[in-house]
Amino acid sequence: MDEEDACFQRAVVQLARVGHFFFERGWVPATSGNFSVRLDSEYMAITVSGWPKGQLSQDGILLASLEGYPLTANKRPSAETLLHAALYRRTLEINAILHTHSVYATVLSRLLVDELVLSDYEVLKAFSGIKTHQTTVRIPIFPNDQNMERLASTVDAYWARNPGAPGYLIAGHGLYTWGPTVEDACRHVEALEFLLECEVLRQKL
Ligand SMILES: CSCCC(=O)C(=O)COP(=O)(O)O
Ligand SMILES: [Zn+2]
Repeated sequence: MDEEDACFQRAVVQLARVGHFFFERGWVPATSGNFSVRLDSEYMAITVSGWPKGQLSQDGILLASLEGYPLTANKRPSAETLLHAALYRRTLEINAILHTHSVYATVLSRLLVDELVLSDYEVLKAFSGIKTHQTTVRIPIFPNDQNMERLASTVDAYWARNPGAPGYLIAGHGLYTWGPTVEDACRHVEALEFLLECEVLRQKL
């Protein structure tokens, strides 16, 4: 097995684990969500469109270019591939991107306008560089859009102005977050899902 194959196989194992874990948590119901890993300066491994993430295996993952083009025959990449590609092209600090569709992300993204402001939560320390709860993290909320080119360029323009944002919400749709490794991205999903749940409960009380 050459180095490229080994990298792809490692991504398959990592993303399959993430899929099973997220499905058990209810964060990727039905066939929702999509995941990717940067493999090198040109390629990413990304989930096949419409694949149930709780049953993710090698068949549910394909190779695509960082421009968003599929490179594996007979497999259709996630409909949201351009959202992944734009982030990888924007910064080399991102090597894994995870997208979830939890109840709390969906509900909160419809209740709030423009952004979710998170302050004074101890769990914010799950994000790199944050050492105290006395901090504010802003999660932008973009309107949902079926035109992925347009949505990707909206997200990219925001990122250019706010490079520190650890994730974003799409209204009525879900959460995108990322990290330098799959483990970091997974920790960010767990922290953000926890914080979204806290915010929904706080707004309800
Ligand atoms: C049934 S969820 C609707 C599509 C979506 O938002 C999603 O995350 C999954 O799309 P994909 O093409 O990546 O399967
Ligand atoms: Zn989605």
